[in-house]
Amino acid sequence: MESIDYLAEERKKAEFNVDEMKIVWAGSRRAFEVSDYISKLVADDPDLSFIFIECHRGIQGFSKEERTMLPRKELFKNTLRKSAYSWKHIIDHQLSEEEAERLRYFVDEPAFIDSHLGVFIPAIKGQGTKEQLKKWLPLAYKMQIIGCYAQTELGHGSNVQGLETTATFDPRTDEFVIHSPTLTSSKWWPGGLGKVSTHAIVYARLITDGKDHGINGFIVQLRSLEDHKPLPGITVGDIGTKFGNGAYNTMDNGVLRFDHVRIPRDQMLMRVAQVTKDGKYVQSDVPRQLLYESMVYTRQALVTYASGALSRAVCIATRYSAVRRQFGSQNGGQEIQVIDYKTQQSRLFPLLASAYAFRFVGEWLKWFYTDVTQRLQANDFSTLPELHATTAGIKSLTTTATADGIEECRKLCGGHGYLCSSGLPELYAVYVPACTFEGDNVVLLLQVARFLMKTVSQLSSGKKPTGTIAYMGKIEHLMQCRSDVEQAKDWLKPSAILEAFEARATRMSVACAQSLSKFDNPEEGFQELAPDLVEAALAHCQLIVVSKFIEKLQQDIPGEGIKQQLEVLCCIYALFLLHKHHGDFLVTGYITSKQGLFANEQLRALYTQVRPNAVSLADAFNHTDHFLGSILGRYDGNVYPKLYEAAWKDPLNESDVPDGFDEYIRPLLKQQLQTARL
Ligand SMILES: CCCCC/C=C/C(=O)SCCNC(=O)CCNC(=O)[C@H](O)C(C)(C)COP(=O)(O)OP(=O)(O)OC[C@H]1O[C@@H](n2cnc3c(N)ncnc32)[C@H](O)[C@@H]1OP(=O)(O)O
Ligand SMILES: Cc1cc2nc3c(=O)[nH]c(=O)nc-3n(C[C@H](O)[C@H](O)[C@H](O)COP(=O)(O)OP(=O)(O)OC[C@H]3O[C@@H](n4cnc5c(N)ncnc54)[C@H](O)[C@@H]3O)c2cc1C
Repeated sequence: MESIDYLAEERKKAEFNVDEMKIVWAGSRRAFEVSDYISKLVADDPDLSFIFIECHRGIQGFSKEERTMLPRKELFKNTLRKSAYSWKHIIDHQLSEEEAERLRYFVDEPAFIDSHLGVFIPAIKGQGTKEQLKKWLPLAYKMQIIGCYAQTELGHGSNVQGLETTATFDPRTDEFVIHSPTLTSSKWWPGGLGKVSTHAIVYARLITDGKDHGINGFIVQLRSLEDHKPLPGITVGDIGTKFGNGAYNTMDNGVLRFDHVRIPRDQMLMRVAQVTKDGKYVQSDVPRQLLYESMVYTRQALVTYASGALSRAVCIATRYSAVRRQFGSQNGGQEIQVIDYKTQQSRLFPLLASAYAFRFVGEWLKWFYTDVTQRLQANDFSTLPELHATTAGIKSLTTTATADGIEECRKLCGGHGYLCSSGLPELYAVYVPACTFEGDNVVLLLQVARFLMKTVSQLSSGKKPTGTIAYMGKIEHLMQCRSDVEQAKDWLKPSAILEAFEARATRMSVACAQSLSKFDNPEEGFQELAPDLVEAALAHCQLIVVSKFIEKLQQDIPGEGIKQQLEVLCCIYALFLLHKHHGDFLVTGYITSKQGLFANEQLRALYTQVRPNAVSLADAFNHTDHFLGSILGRYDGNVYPKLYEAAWKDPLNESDVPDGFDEYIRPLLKQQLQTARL
């Protein structure tokens, strides 16, 4: 009972309107209402919130917290059930696209339906011609076909140009022959491929008349629409159990091989290039990079998902840190809440601030993506390189920080964070592949670095940088300016923060460009300097996140105390980065050690300011207990009785004497008894 009081007391301390903050977090009142309604709908419907398993006792229901105890085969079947049930709900209730996306999100189990709606359909949209969209999208939208995105192979993932699968045009039959020439050309990883998809977008080398035209996408049917058996020439299956219990194992990531499988010519996605009936290869007037467009789409979406995942971990760790007490009891009084330890604050509050920062940069990135795609429709491709660099970089930054942040939250919860019932181990296991899929995070930062080096090299030719790289236009100033911070509170000025991040990013990029210029072979130089280039790319991406947070604060944000809280969080985010990367700011000569110490002093003061609001700032994420799936993060803070209760549900506790006792323990004990008698 006591723990319930702890959180109630915490909530009384809030200096802002939590309901208004929920709207800021969701992005709009409408987005909040949709999320709020759908999350409760999922939590309250046992068919969506529970896992039902057939066992010797009949059908048994398991809560989300118990998911990690269940065998994969049963979990997978249950995911199929949930997906079918969700789809029926979407159709029966005529849910909008936004509501349908929210429904899948709150069901919170990776499933084939995510690949179908999140990657397969966008790939057709991005790379298909009008006729192809007309033919395939209605089938996909009605789920009359189920698709996946089959790009990665056993031998190549990052190096897309190195893929080996071939699509050879046969003009005699007007068909492509899809073939896997080697073991390493087996498609490997696509989600939804292993057991469910009927179709795939397959990336293969396009060959006409003996000439290799590089990679292109093809729509290939894999399984019979009658009995779901693989079609002739196709070998397909699941690649095996993945990291963690439960977690990503509800997804059937698959392996796929082709043995001279024939598909009609019009199943080549032909927006970027076409092959005519007589086998002529024709390149459209759109850039070839549009072949990669669906990756750009998914990368931008992953940024908002990062803020969602981080906010869950932070919500659990914040609530639990307010409930948990250790040391400091005076005269038999209560011990100290661990959230009051400065070390706990200095680890937790930057993550709280990061969740908000990633939310806002995700919002902006969605806008930027939409803006660029509209320009692409009008054949304006000028902003595509910036979109590619930005989505790649921000995806990399936010997913790495989120994966690390979830693990930090686990540690912030001490021993209990290691229990599956805390929700954190599974959240980590399910989240961490985001650092790899849709582009390995280091590979993506190297793409950002290429964009930066190109920008720097073009500065001397008078090309004016725009958008996220516009700051480089002030290169002369940024290369020689010095921070004018004279006391800790000067670091609260957005202009002081912004100039620090701009100067650091510019100087790191310029230093890399100067080092690169010393190499006769630029590619060799790029490989040699890759670690420095990755750091320069990260500095650029951090600047974007900081500047988008500052821009958000320049908007009209109504609601009691909202802006003040966001200002505190923005400064925490920026000054925490400044503290963490202190070396960069010092080495590039923008700040002195003393100014670095001022930043740290200010950071400590900001932690004190955010402390009374911490639980309410976590409440503003509006996560239901079902979605959190965590005993430590329960809204009511009733942690200990529920942890105690949950322990008894573990399969090991089904009997007092464990299976195996007679074979392995009794003989040991007997042996000891005999020894004792001797
Ligand atoms: C719901 C969520 C479920 C998630 C499920 C997961 C799905 C997946 O994981 S799908 C598979 C994802 N795979 C990847 O992300 C692979 C990563 N690799 C790549 O993206 C590329 O191979 C590369 C970018 C790392 C390299 O491309 P490549 O063509 O070999 O090389 P260059 O570096 O020479 O680039 C040429 C040129 O193209 C520009 N560019 C590269 N990518 C894009 C893009 N997506 N959009 C626009 N432009 C792009 C690049 O900047 C170069 O430009 P220039 O310097 O101007 O020539
Ligand atoms: C859960 C999950 C789901 C996935 N879903 C799909 C899907 O639906 N469809 C699909 O097609 N694929 C999918 N993938 C595959 C995924 O996109 C690739 O695994 C990813 O792109 C990384 O490629 P890789 O595995 O080849 O890594 P590698 O490139 O082999 O990376 C291995 C290491 O090498 C480093 N490295 C590689 N190249 C360079 C370089 N140029 N410079 C410096 N370092 C380098 C990397 O940083 C990394 O440390 C999925 C993967 C996972 C884990």
